[in-house]
Amino acid sequence: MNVTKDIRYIGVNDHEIDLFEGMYIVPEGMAYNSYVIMDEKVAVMDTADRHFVQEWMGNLDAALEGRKPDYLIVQHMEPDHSSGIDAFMKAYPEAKVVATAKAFTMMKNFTGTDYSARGIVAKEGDKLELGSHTLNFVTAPMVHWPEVMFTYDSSDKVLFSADAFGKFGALDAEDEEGWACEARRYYFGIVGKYGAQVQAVLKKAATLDIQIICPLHGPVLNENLGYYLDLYNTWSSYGVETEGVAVFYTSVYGHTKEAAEYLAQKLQELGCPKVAVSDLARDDMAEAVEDAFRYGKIVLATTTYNADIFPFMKEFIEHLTERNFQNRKIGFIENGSWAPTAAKVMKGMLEGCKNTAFAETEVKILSAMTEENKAQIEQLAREML
Ligand SMILES: Cc1cc2nc3c(=O)[nH]c(=O)nc-3n(C[C@H](O)[C@H](O)[C@H](O)COP(=O)(O)O)c2cc1C
Repeated sequence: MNVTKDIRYIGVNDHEIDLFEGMYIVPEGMAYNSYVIMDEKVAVMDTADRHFVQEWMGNLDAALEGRKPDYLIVQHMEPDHSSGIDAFMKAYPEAKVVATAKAFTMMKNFTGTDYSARGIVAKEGDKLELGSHTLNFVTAPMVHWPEVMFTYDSSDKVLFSADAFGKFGALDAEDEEGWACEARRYYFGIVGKYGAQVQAVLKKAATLDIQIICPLHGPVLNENLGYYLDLYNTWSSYGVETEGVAVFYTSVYGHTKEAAEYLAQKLQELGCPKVAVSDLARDDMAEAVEDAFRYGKIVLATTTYNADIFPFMKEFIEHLTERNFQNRKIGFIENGSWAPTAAKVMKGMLEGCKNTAFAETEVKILSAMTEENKAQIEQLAREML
């Protein structure tokens, strides 16, 4: 696939992977993107995952049409992108590797080889001339690893954005939900903790004339870029993307579930624009985390469990606070059959979240929902609108 006249796609699709980054289910697989820029000098952008190095080298060889690459630009050292470095450096002994200083240290740690003798250390603002293409290096520390850099080709106005603007899903997979769904789950799962660092690199990107974004996962973005940039700005500033309420519950015997569903029904009856409900024990945790950051208001409904809270709710709240959850309104429904304490525990876990309000109405269920609880839930629904 040609990205532009001189930039060719040489990445690979992975349909064998079960858990991406060891924790995310990826029913549509993953793409490990790589690109080659054919100019007087030839530059290759990143490599691929270790299971696909041979395929990737084959794609590279075909794209080179007999030419030899001069540079391997390593923007990100995570093994799903850097496992082809050794093979590349062996196959092309004349080539040099370009990366940040931190990347060279990681390269030696991962490969056991010190490539600095064949290396060019890239710093913020450095340029690399290929002929008609000028590559400008933009550091992007902690998006989402410390060594990361973006590369801006000012000739074709292409931003190679490392893991930013990536998404789950192989490039040959159908994507009925559209880009945002699996890009949001990917962003809040993998990049979400580093909103401030994403904001910093978005500010730098705002000074560039970008016509195409080439990420390391997911499709090349070559139209309506404002849509993607706006979403990244909302996500990285912990803004509200969708008006509505997301309800998250855990329930062993169904009583807390019944209360959560009653709340959802009341919210809908009151005209709430969107209501999302997640069973934290059965639904994909990364989807639930995505929804918590997507909506401006959330309600947490859980059982007291051995004088603490149900494990899936505890894990969920830890996922939120670890990713700097903030700027939200939160309601609580607790259940307990002898000494309910869930609301207190949940509030204690969330009290450090910036600019976050707790709903006045708190629902306490003693095993099963009563008429009084229903009235409290209706009150909570009105408060959450
Ligand atoms: C294994 C287990 C431990 C529980 N621990 C407590 C507890 O420490 N304190 C309490 O008040 N209720 C406790 N409960 C009761 C639940 O909080 C809740 O009232 C009950 O499971 C009914 O809600 P559900 O139908 O949504 O599961 C426990 C329930 C289970 C199954």
